[in-house]
Amino acid sequence: MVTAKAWALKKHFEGFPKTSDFDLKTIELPKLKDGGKEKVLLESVFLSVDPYMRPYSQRDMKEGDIMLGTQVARIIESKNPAFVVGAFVVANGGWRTHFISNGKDLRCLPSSWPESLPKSLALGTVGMPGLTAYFGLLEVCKMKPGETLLVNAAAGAVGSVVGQLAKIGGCKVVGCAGSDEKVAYLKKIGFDEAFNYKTVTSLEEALHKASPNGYDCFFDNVGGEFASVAIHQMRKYGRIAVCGAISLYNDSVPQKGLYVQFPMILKELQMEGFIVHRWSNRWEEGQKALLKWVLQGKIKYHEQITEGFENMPAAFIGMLKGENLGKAIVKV
Ligand SMILES: NC(=O)C1=CN([C@@H]2O[C@H](COP(=O)(O)OP(=O)(O)OC[C@H]3O[C@@H](n4cnc5c(N)ncnc54)[C@H](OP(=O)(O)O)[C@@H]3O)[C@@H](O)[C@H]2O)C=CC1
Ligand SMILES: CCCCC/C=C\CC(=O)/C=C/C=C/C=C/[C@@H](O)CCCC(=O)O
Repeated sequence: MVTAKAWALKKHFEGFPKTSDFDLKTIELPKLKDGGKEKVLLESVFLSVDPYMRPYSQRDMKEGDIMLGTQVARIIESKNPAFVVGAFVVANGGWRTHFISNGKDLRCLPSSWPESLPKSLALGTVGMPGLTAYFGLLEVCKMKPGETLLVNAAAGAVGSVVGQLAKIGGCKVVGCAGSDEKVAYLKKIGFDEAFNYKTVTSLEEALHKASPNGYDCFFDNVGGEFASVAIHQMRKYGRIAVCGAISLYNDSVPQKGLYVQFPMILKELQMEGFIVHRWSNRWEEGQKALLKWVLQGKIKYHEQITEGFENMPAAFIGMLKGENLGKAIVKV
């Protein structure tokens, strides 16, 4: 008999999540032999904390449910010939140390994954966030060599890959992040210009200084006030990929913003929201490309690793507050 630990949503978040909104539970898992032929027992090794968990928990969960989320997990028992004991997969098991799956929602790591590469990257640079950067840039921004791209939350899981992919694609890249340490990191990994949006006296001026001729592409992870300012610095026929709006996720009362119509019309902009799952049928292609660039050293990565499953809520809250450099991960 295996006893799993799991984090439940005790109380729907009001404003910023608090540790008291979560409940740590223990769950006795049934024996695999009682569960049918294709069952697999898994043990989480790395868990992901992501911004989407904040709005999606509000939309999709009820109080008492186990927090939604993904992990890199090891198969520790298997009745399923497709999954051998000892193999590592990306799973949709929620915030749990152990769980049982029928194998349908498990994704094996690419067979070319080298032993030397941390498997946690399958939740970050070579996982869902990296793929968000890849498809958002190629399919939504449609970036071209010689263009100038702006990305915010630039030192995070998605943003850091966006900037580096845009450099690989021959663009000039400007990134904004919320600390001087993050700005230094962006310069180290090849961003042409970077600034701390929290300390500049005027965001408008800082954006203008970083690229006096404006921006062809804007990969927006933040939304709200930032996006309202940035849209006015787009160039004619610019493209805006609306990837996320983290500046709005913790609002109890919806913010009122500026209207976008004038710059949209006058500059003939394209603005398109997207969810990475639109390209689910091409994830293998994206993952293969990202893995190749990581192994060639063309994409650098950083992970903010929090030790201990008991610290899941703290890691999640810390990420929403901007405490992470690169991908926020919890190591069990
Ligand atoms: N559309 C899609 O399919 C997907 C969308 N996303 C979205 O991409 C964005 C980035 O996600 P991800 O890379 O995983 O997360 P990050 O690793 O970038 O972590 C979140 C970061 O957001 C920044 N942030 C938090 N609050 C604010 C604020 N009020 N204003 C500006 N920045 C803020 C912080 O960085 P800083 O210190 O710089 O403020 C923080 O580190 C999110 O909006 C997310 O929802 C992610 C995956 C898929
Ligand atoms: C309800 C309002 C929503 C506003 C926009 C919020 C968030 C955008 C965003 O961040 C979306 C992310 C979606 C991620 C989904 C991930 C999972 O399906 C896990 C997949 C992981 C994997 O298989 O590797």
